[in-house]
Amino acid sequence: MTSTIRVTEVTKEYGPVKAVCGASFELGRGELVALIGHNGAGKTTLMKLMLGLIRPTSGSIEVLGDNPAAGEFAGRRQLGYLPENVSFDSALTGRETQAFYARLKREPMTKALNLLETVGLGPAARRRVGTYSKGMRQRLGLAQALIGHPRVLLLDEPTTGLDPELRQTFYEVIEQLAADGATVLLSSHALTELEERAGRVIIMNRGIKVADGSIDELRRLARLPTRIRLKVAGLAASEMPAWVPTDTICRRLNGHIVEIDAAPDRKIELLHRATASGNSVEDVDVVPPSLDELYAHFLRQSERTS
Ligand SMILES: Nc1ncnc2c1ncn2[C@@H]1O[C@H](COP(=O)(O)OP(=O)(O)OP(=O)(O)O)[C@@H](O)[C@H]1O
Repeated sequence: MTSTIRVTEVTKEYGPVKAVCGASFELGRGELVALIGHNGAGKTTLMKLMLGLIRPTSGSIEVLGDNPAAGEFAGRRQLGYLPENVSFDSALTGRETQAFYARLKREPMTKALNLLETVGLGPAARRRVGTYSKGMRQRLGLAQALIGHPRVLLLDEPTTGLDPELRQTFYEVIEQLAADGATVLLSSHALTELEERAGRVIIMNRGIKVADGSIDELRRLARLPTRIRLKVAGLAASEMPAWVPTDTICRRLNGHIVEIDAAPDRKIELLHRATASGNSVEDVDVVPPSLDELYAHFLRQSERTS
C-alpha cells in the first residue's frame, strides 16, 4: 500500500480532555475509509490534525510525505476538506464562491466552475448562497473540496442534509475520485449507507481507535451470529422446525418467518439441515451482521476493557 496519510501514536489533549488517544493507522492511495464514532469520539480532531490546523500533543502525523502542521506544507494544495458545519458568505453567488476558492488554491477557474455541475448546482450557480437550502450549501462545500482534483479528501459528515438522490450522486463522485487514486476519509453517523460504500472502517470511541478493517474483516473479528431467515410451510404459530438444534437461538418473525442465529462456524451446517428437511422450506435469506451491529459490538468491547 502506498501511504498518503500516516498517523503514529497520536494523542491530542485539550486540558483534561483526551480528544485523541494513542491512535495509529495508515491510509493508502485509492482507499475510501469511513471514520465512525459517537459524538465527541475524536473524528473531527483527527481530521484537523491531518489538515495541520492543530498539532498533536504527542505522536506524529504525515500527510503526502510531510508534516501538515509545518508552515510550508507542500501538500496543502492537494488536500480537499469539507468541514462539518460548512459556512459561506451568503451575499456571494455559488459561482463567485467557487471562483474565490479556485483563486485561493491557484487552480483553473473553468475546471472549478464545472464542479458546480458535477454536484448538481449548475442551475443555481448564479443565485446567492443566502438563498440556498442546507443540502445545496453542502453540495457547494463538496464542490469547493473537489477543486484541484485532491489526492487526499477529508469529509466531515458530508451527507448530513442531503436527500437520497443527492447522497447517491455524492457517493458516485467520491468513488470515482478514489478509483482515480485519491485517499478519501469520511466521518459519518449514517452507518447503513456506508456499509456498501466504504472499503474500510475505522471505529473510534472516546479518542481511542477500537477497530479498523474492511467490513468482512470486522465481521470475522466480531464473530457475531449471521441470521438465517426461513419461510417454512406448515408450522403452528410458535412452533420451531424439528431440525433446528436445541442449542441454537431461534425465534419467529411476523408469524411465518423462522429466524436462526447462526454462529459463523455453524452457518453452513444449519443451511444444510434446512435444505435437507424436505419441501417445507419455501424461502431462505442469509443476513450477515450489519455495520450498526458491528459498531455496537466494538463499542461494548472497548467499554468492557477500559
Ligand atoms: N478546541 C477544543 N477545546 C476543548 N475541547 C475540545 C476542542 N475540540 C474538541 N474538543 C473535545 O474533544 C473531544 C473530541 O471532539 P471531536 O470534535 O473530535 O469529536 P467528533 O467525534 O468529531 O464528534 P461529533 O460526531 O460530535 O462531530 C470532545 O470531547 C470535544 O469536546
